Amino acid sequence: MSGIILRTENLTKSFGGLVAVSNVNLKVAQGTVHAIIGPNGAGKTTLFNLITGVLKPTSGKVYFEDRDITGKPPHYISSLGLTRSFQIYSIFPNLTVLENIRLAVQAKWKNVRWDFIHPTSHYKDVVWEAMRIASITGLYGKTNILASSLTPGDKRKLEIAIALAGNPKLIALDEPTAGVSLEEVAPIVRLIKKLRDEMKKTVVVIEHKIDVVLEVADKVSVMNQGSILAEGSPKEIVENREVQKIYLGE
Ligand SMILES: Nc1ncnc2c1ncn2[C@@H]1O[C@H](COP(=O)(O)OP(=O)(O)OP(=O)(O)O)[C@@H](O)[C@H]1O
Repeated sequence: MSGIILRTENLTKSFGGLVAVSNVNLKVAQGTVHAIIGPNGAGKTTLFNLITGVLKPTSGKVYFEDRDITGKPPHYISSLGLTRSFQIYSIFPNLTVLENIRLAVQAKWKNVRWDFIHPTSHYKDVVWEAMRIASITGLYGKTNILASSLTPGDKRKLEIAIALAGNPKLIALDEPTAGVSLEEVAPIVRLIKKLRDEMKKTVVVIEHKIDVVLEVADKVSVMNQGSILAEGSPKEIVENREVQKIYLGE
């Protein structure tokens, strides 16, 4: 049994009178893919925002590797090894795939100074690392393509590549297959498995496509109206009557 890398304790976020996340106690085991599912407005994105420091909770705690990260800013949380892929917004459309990944690597390598005295060797290391990440994410043959020209599936891979730049321990993916054509879903599923199986990352993923969840997740937490309604293996979740009710009605 793996250790717990991320956990929340009675995590709550209210927006005025609306409780978007209510007393959530989430436990994510190291080296697993943990899916968060639930109907629209269930609180999944708000939960992600609380975990990654984009929002401060109204009450409750977030622990990453037993360190209290509650209310800490995103750059600090990211520096500890918990990174989120920001949909599309993290991509510069008018730069190539390689330039996008290179900028992400450069931003993470704090010791790299971009001066005019030592540019060449540092530049080579950063480019080398960017090529390595492009290769891992299946973008090796597309490094010179402008990000704006990528297919939706490859854009998602580029988001994951950018998130990988700092060599995080845990990657939070918000709907990595959203807007992706059917043929492009399988390569993304393979990439998520590769992150876990080969790169030993922990992945927390918000995902609407239940077949993707069944294929990739070790554990599933189902949210409804701000709370966790059920947790278990994908098989347990699809067989759960309560879960069936919120998805299919009575
Ligand atoms: N900044 C905000 N201000 C006010 N209400 C908000 C804010 N962000 C989210 N909400 C509300 O909180 C609730 C949970 O929203 P959230 O986006 O977390 O749900 P979700 O499960 O991610 O939904 P979806 O699957 O549609 O993305 C919703 O009722 C939403 O309208």
